[in-house]
Amino acid sequence: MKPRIFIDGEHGTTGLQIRSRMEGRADVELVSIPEAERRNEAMREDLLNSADVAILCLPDDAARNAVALLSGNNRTRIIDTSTAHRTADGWAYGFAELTREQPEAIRAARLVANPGCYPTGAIALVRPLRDAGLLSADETVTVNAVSGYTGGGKQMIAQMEDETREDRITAPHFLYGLDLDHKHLPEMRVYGRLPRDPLFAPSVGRFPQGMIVQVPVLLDGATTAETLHAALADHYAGCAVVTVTPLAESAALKRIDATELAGTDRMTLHVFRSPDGERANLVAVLDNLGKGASGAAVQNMDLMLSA
Ligand SMILES: NC(=O)C1=CN([C@@H]2O[C@H](COP(=O)(O)OP(=O)(O)OC[C@H]3O[C@@H](n4cnc5c(N)ncnc54)[C@H](OP(=O)(O)O)[C@@H]3O)[C@@H](O)[C@H]2O)C=CC1
Ligand SMILES: CC(=O)N[C@@H](CCC(=O)OP(=O)(O)O)C(=O)O
Repeated sequence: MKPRIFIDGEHGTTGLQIRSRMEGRADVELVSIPEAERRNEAMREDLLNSADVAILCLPDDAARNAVALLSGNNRTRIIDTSTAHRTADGWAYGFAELTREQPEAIRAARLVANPGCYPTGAIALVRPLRDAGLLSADETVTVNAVSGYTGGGKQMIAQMEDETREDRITAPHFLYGLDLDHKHLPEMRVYGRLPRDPLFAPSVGRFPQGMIVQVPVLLDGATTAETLHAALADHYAGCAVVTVTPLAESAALKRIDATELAGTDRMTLHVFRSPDGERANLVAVLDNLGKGASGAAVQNMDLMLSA
């Protein structure tokens, strides 16, 4: 029998992108709720409980509620794309490239929390360096980022695209999270193995999909751009999803386009250095809806079904 998959929130931004990745797949049975019934709790409860894998594409509170609707059912496996369970006990973090052991942890898990889009870039850059002892625990980590506006879901898409709305956003690029207390801090700290929350400055650009995450670092004598690059290249060697750009290739770039991986499920990493070798900038480029959300959810589902 084919595994039965239900996407709760399938008519939202992340859900629709997961659906489109699953269409045409003969190895899974995708069960669906009519759009008009998307908030019908009784129907959702039935579908959730009859699924082999439920993929939650809901706001945090609704995701917690969906998990409650599955209480007493320890058969349905869950992938939650929301922030609700990312650092919760009993949930595997769905970033398969985190460590060599993480794919097996996801494969064996019943409960998988899909990472946030910004943490995907930040953790991809920072964690291998922490594990290699190249980023000191004393170092304050700064994360600067820009996301496509679909990262804000249906609400932000409407604000950016519908000029008739009272709450429309007209800016070509804006900063937010100005209180330095973004919901992604806990997962960056925990899975980045950071001693404290990073200084995180997110922003949104007037493009639907794409993302750049930057972590600028000061170098000392022992740590150079070459050693940072070598650690990243070693960690991601042979990886199909994450590519580490050769140092010389990055050095030859004049600019990076935040949309260059839009529509893909891949992520590219760069290490840039200052001419005096005292500073480096670690950069991740991805699609907020690809490796940053829906692509990662499908990658996790495939791992879970490969058990
Ligand atoms: N967009 C992105 O790039 C990323 C999103 N995520 C996370 O994915 C999750 C979904 O986000 P996104 O797809 O962007 O959001 P959207 O707002 O685009 O979609 C959410 C969907 O959930 C439905 N919904 C809301 N509340 C309920 C409820 N109580 N019961 C049933 N359905 C409900 C909405 O229906 P209705 O239309 O009626 O409101 C909508 O269809 C969020 O937790 C988000 O943080 C994670 C990584 C990246
Ligand atoms: C542009 C924008 O608004 N982005 C969202 C994060 C998107 C994402 O990763 O959401 P989850 O962490 O909920 O999964 C935000 O900053 O809240």
